[in-house]
Amino acid sequence: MTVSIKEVMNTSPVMPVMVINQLDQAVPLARALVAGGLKVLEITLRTPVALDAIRRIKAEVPGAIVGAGTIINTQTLKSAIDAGAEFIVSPGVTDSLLDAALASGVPILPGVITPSEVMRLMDRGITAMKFFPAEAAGGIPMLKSIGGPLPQVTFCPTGGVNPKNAVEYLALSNVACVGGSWMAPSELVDAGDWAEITRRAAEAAALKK
Ligand SMILES: O=C(O)C(=O)C[C@H](O)[C@H](O)COP(=O)(O)O
Repeated sequence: MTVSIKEVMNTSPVMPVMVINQLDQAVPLARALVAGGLKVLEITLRTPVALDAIRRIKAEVPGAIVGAGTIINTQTLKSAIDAGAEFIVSPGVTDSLLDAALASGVPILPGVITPSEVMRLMDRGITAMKFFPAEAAGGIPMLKSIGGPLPQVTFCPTGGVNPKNAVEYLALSNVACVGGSWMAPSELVDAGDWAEITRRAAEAAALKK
Protein backbone atom coordinates (compact mmCIF):
# COMPACT_ATOMS: atom_id res chain seq x y z
CA MET A 1 0.00 0.00 0.00
CA THR A 2 1.28 3.47 -0.81
CA VAL A 3 0.41 6.26 1.58
CA SER A 4 0.75 9.99 1.12
CA ILE A 5 2.26 12.23 3.74
CA LYS A 6 -1.22 13.76 4.17
CA GLU A 7 -2.62 10.36 5.12
CA VAL A 8 0.30 9.82 7.47
CA MET A 9 -0.55 13.08 9.23
CA ASN A 10 -4.33 12.88 9.16
CA THR A 11 -4.98 9.25 10.08
CA SER A 12 -4.59 9.82 13.84
CA PRO A 13 -4.05 12.90 16.02
CA VAL A 14 -0.96 11.30 17.55
CA MET A 15 1.94 9.48 15.90
CA PRO A 16 3.72 7.17 18.33
CA VAL A 17 7.49 7.53 18.22
CA MET A 18 8.83 4.08 19.03
CA VAL A 19 12.24 3.05 20.34
CA ILE A 20 12.52 -0.73 20.11
CA ASN A 21 15.35 -2.29 22.07
CA GLN A 22 14.50 -5.95 21.59
CA LEU A 23 13.23 -7.41 18.37
CA ASP A 24 10.68 -9.66 20.07
CA GLN A 25 8.98 -6.57 21.51
CA ALA A 26 8.28 -5.09 18.08
CA VAL A 27 5.16 -7.00 17.06
CA PRO A 28 3.34 -7.01 20.43
CA LEU A 29 4.11 -3.32 20.85
CA ALA A 30 2.81 -2.45 17.39
CA ARG A 31 -0.28 -4.62 17.96
CA ALA A 32 -0.96 -2.84 21.26
CA LEU A 33 -0.78 0.58 19.60
CA VAL A 34 -2.93 -0.44 16.63
CA ALA A 35 -5.47 -2.02 19.01
CA GLY A 36 -5.77 1.36 20.71
CA GLY A 37 -6.46 3.04 17.37
CA LEU A 38 -3.02 4.36 16.44
CA LYS A 39 -2.21 2.86 13.05
CA VAL A 40 0.55 5.16 11.88
CA LEU A 41 3.77 4.13 13.63
CA GLU A 42 7.20 5.76 13.56
CA ILE A 43 9.98 3.33 14.37
CA THR A 44 13.13 5.29 15.19
CA LEU A 45 16.39 3.96 13.80
CA ARG A 46 17.98 4.51 17.17
CA THR A 47 18.52 0.87 17.98
CA PRO A 48 20.25 -1.95 16.11
CA VAL A 49 17.02 -3.94 15.75
CA ALA A 50 14.95 -1.09 14.29
CA LEU A 51 15.17 -2.19 10.65
CA ASP A 52 14.23 -5.76 11.47
CA ALA A 53 11.44 -4.41 13.66
CA ILE A 54 10.04 -2.53 10.63
CA ARG A 55 10.17 -5.72 8.55
CA ARG A 56 8.42 -7.79 11.22
CA ILE A 57 5.71 -5.28 11.97
CA LYS A 58 4.95 -4.91 8.28
CA ALA A 59 4.69 -8.66 7.90
CA GLU A 60 2.76 -9.42 11.07
CA VAL A 61 0.63 -6.43 12.05
CA PRO A 62 -2.19 -5.86 9.59
CA GLY A 63 -3.51 -2.32 9.54
CA ALA A 64 -0.28 -0.70 10.66
CA ILE A 65 1.26 2.03 8.50
CA VAL A 66 4.93 1.69 9.28
CA GLY A 67 7.40 4.54 8.96
CA ALA A 68 11.03 4.98 9.92
CA GLY A 69 12.29 7.84 12.09
CA THR A 70 15.78 9.18 12.78
CA ILE A 71 16.59 9.27 9.07
CA ILE A 72 19.67 11.48 9.11
CA ASN A 73 21.49 10.76 5.82
CA THR A 74 21.26 8.88 2.54
CA GLN A 75 22.49 5.63 4.11
CA THR A 76 19.75 5.50 6.73
CA LEU A 77 17.24 6.53 4.07
CA LYS A 78 18.24 3.60 1.87
CA SER A 79 18.19 1.12 4.75
CA ALA A 80 14.72 2.27 5.78
CA ILE A 81 13.35 2.00 2.24
CA ASP A 82 14.95 -1.45 1.81
CA ALA A 83 13.29 -2.56 5.05
CA GLY A 84 9.93 -1.49 3.63
CA ALA A 85 9.31 1.78 5.48
CA GLU A 86 6.16 3.36 4.05
CA PHE A 87 7.22 6.87 5.04
CA ILE A 88 10.23 8.45 6.66
CA VAL A 89 10.72 11.08 9.35
CA SER A 90 13.89 13.08 9.92
CA PRO A 91 14.92 15.29 12.84
CA GLY A 92 16.41 17.86 10.44
CA VAL A 93 17.26 18.19 6.76
CA THR A 94 20.35 18.18 4.58
CA ASP A 95 20.41 18.78 0.82
CA SER A 96 21.72 15.28 0.14
CA LEU A 97 19.01 13.64 2.24
CA LEU A 98 16.29 15.73 0.66
CA ASP A 99 17.52 15.07 -2.89
CA ALA A 100 17.63 11.33 -2.27
CA ALA A 101 14.27 11.22 -0.52
CA LEU A 102 12.53 13.19 -3.27
CA ALA A 103 14.16 11.02 -5.95
CA SER A 104 13.02 7.84 -4.17
CA GLY A 105 9.41 9.00 -3.99
CA VAL A 106 9.02 7.82 -0.39
CA PRO A 107 6.76 10.17 1.60
CA ILE A 108 8.95 12.29 3.87
CA LEU A 109 8.20 14.32 6.99
CA PRO A 110 11.33 16.43 7.36
CA GLY A 111 12.24 18.16 10.61
CA VAL A 112 12.51 21.95 10.87
CA ILE A 113 12.48 24.73 13.45
CA THR A 114 13.01 28.09 11.77
CA PRO A 115 11.15 30.09 9.09
CA SER A 116 14.19 29.87 6.80
CA GLU A 117 14.20 26.07 7.05
CA VAL A 118 10.48 26.02 6.35
CA MET A 119 10.92 28.28 3.30
CA ARG A 120 13.74 26.15 1.89
CA LEU A 121 11.48 23.10 2.01
CA MET A 122 8.59 25.05 0.48
CA ASP A 123 10.92 25.82 -2.43
CA ARG A 124 11.19 22.05 -2.94
CA GLY A 125 7.42 21.61 -2.91
CA ILE A 126 7.16 20.34 0.66
CA THR A 127 4.38 21.69 2.87
CA ALA A 128 4.18 18.98 5.58
CA MET A 129 6.95 19.10 8.19
CA LYS A 130 7.93 17.83 11.60
CA PHE A 131 8.52 20.63 14.10
CA PHE A 132 11.36 19.24 16.21
CA PRO A 133 12.29 19.51 19.05
CA ALA A 134 8.90 21.12 19.62
CA GLU A 135 8.95 22.17 23.25
CA ALA A 136 12.64 23.12 23.33
CA ALA A 137 12.31 25.16 20.13
CA GLY A 138 9.53 27.44 21.28
CA GLY A 139 6.50 25.18 21.27
CA ILE A 140 3.05 26.57 20.71
CA PRO A 141 4.00 30.30 20.52
CA MET A 142 6.65 29.51 17.90
CA LEU A 143 4.22 27.52 15.75
CA LYS A 144 1.60 30.25 16.03
CA SER A 145 4.18 32.83 14.94
CA ILE A 146 5.37 30.75 11.97
CA GLY A 147 1.73 30.27 10.96
CA GLY A 148 1.34 34.03 10.47
CA PRO A 149 3.48 34.47 7.35
CA LEU A 150 3.57 30.78 6.36
CA PRO A 151 0.02 29.45 6.91
CA GLN A 152 0.23 26.96 4.04
CA VAL A 153 2.61 24.69 5.97
CA THR A 154 1.28 21.94 8.24
CA PHE A 155 3.31 20.59 11.14
CA CYS A 156 3.66 17.52 13.29
CA PRO A 157 5.25 18.89 16.48
CA THR A 158 7.38 16.29 18.22
CA GLY A 159 9.74 16.38 21.19
CA GLY A 160 8.41 17.12 24.64
CA VAL A 161 4.78 16.68 23.61
CA ASN A 162 2.68 14.98 26.30
CA PRO A 163 -1.01 14.19 26.88
CA LYS A 164 -1.57 17.63 28.45
CA ASN A 165 0.04 19.94 25.92
CA ALA A 166 -0.99 17.74 22.95
CA VAL A 167 -4.51 19.17 23.17
CA GLU A 168 -3.20 22.73 22.79
CA TYR A 169 -0.91 21.81 19.91
CA LEU A 170 -3.75 20.03 18.10
CA ALA A 171 -5.93 23.13 18.47
CA LEU A 172 -3.54 25.12 16.23
CA SER A 173 -4.66 25.54 12.62
CA ASN A 174 -1.19 24.62 11.29
CA VAL A 175 -0.89 21.38 13.31
CA ALA A 176 -2.26 18.17 11.78
CA CYS A 177 -0.95 15.71 14.34
CA VAL A 178 1.65 15.48 17.10
CA GLY A 179 4.37 12.91 17.63
CA GLY A 180 5.29 11.46 20.98
CA SER A 181 6.67 8.57 22.93
CA TRP A 182 4.43 8.71 26.00
CA MET A 183 2.13 5.90 24.86
CA ALA A 184 5.00 3.41 24.81
CA PRO A 185 7.76 4.39 27.26
CA SER A 186 10.52 1.85 27.76
CA GLU A 187 9.29 0.90 31.28
CA LEU A 188 5.97 -0.29 29.87
CA VAL A 189 7.56 -1.98 26.86
CA ASP A 190 10.15 -3.78 28.99
CA ALA A 191 7.42 -4.86 31.41
CA GLY A 192 5.34 -6.16 28.49
CA ASP A 193 2.40 -4.09 29.74
CA TRP A 194 0.60 -4.12 26.38
CA ALA A 195 -2.78 -3.44 28.02
CA GLU A 196 -1.57 -0.13 29.45
CA ILE A 197 0.01 0.79 26.11
CA THR A 198 -3.31 0.08 24.37
CA ARG A 199 -5.11 2.18 26.98
CA ARG A 200 -2.73 5.12 26.42
CA ALA A 201 -3.00 4.71 22.65
CA ALA A 202 -6.79 4.79 22.83
CA GLU A 203 -6.66 7.93 24.94
CA ALA A 204 -4.29 9.53 22.42
CA ALA A 205 -6.40 8.42 19.46
CA ALA A 206 -9.43 10.10 21.04
CA LEU A 207 -7.74 13.52 21.28
CA LYS A 208 -9.54 16.08 19.14
CA LYS A 209 -7.97 17.48 16.01
O1 LIG B 1 14.50 9.87 16.90
C1 LIG B 1 14.07 10.77 16.16
O2 LIG B 1 14.09 10.71 14.95
C2 LIG B 1 13.50 12.00 16.70
O3 LIG B 1 13.30 12.90 15.96
C3 LIG B 1 13.21 12.15 18.09
C4 LIG B 1 11.78 11.85 18.52
O4 LIG B 1 10.84 12.29 17.61
C5 LIG B 1 11.57 12.50 19.83
O5 LIG B 1 12.65 12.20 20.66
C6 LIG B 1 10.32 12.09 20.52
O6 LIG B 1 10.23 12.95 21.60
P1 LIG B 1 9.52 12.61 22.97
O7 LIG B 1 8.07 12.36 22.67
O8 LIG B 1 9.74 13.84 23.78
O9 LIG B 1 10.21 11.39 23.52
